[in-house]
Amino acid sequence: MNDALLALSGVSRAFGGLKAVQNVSLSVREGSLSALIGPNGAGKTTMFALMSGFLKPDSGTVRFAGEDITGHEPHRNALRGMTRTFQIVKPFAAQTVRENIAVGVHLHERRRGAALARAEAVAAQVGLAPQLDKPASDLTVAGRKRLELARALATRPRLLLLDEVLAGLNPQEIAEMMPVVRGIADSGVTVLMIEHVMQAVMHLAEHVWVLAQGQLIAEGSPSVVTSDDRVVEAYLGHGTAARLRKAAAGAAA
Ligand SMILES: Nc1ncnc2c1ncn2[C@@H]1O[C@H](COP(=O)(O)OP(=O)(O)OP(=O)(O)O)[C@@H](O)[C@H]1O
Repeated sequence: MNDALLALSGVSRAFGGLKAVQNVSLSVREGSLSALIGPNGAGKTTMFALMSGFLKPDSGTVRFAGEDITGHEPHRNALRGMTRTFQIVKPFAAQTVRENIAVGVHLHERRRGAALARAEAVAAQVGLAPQLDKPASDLTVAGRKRLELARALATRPRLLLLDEVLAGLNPQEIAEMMPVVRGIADSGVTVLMIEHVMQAVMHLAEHVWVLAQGQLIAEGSPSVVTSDDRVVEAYLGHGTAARLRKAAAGAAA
């Protein structure tokens, strides 16, 4: 892909004997909204950690905005414009929503007053404006997910890595959150999301990478990858694609 904001080349990482990520290369186009999917344990979160600097690759390179950032610390990458969210959301429970978001703003803004003011704009972007002065501990699961998004957005990312921001939400909350993610991308932030909610992947992502057992097994538009036999088999087991085709042919006969 041209105009790559993030580019991985031959990236691998093992934990002892477990090859969590094997020789992965991919390019995330600036301005895109894309997804990384795969069965549980495929290596998706490890990939995010390798991209953002929480883990160092055993081999391969990571480039961001044209610079080789392999092995750079997460804080340094955040300053350059790459921020990730975490699956397990851990806000400062006793602090208000406004103060929690201001923590993210402080990456680039030292003045407390200015940070708190900027937090308000970010809260509005994710639909948290009415909750600004509540303690974070008062938020529902969906509210905490929005707060995690807001704290990441507050760092003014060029690239936002979203790790399952829809996990744990009910169908209505998912439907309400999807336009928030779309809105972030429309505001010019490049977004790469790890997501198990296929409805969201199908509706939001223009490009999808599929990881299974640490290896990239498919990539393309959502409709292309979900009709790929290797992807069906990674999720549902070896031989499934053929069985499904046979069943469909039987049903049509
Ligand atoms: N710090 C670690 N030490 C040892 N093994 C790890 C570590 N982190 C991840 N793993 C292992 O690496 C593999 C990939 O894990 P990872 O969390 O990246 O998968 P995932 O695709 O994000 O899974 P899920 O969808 O369930 O979150 C798994 O087998 C996991 O147990």
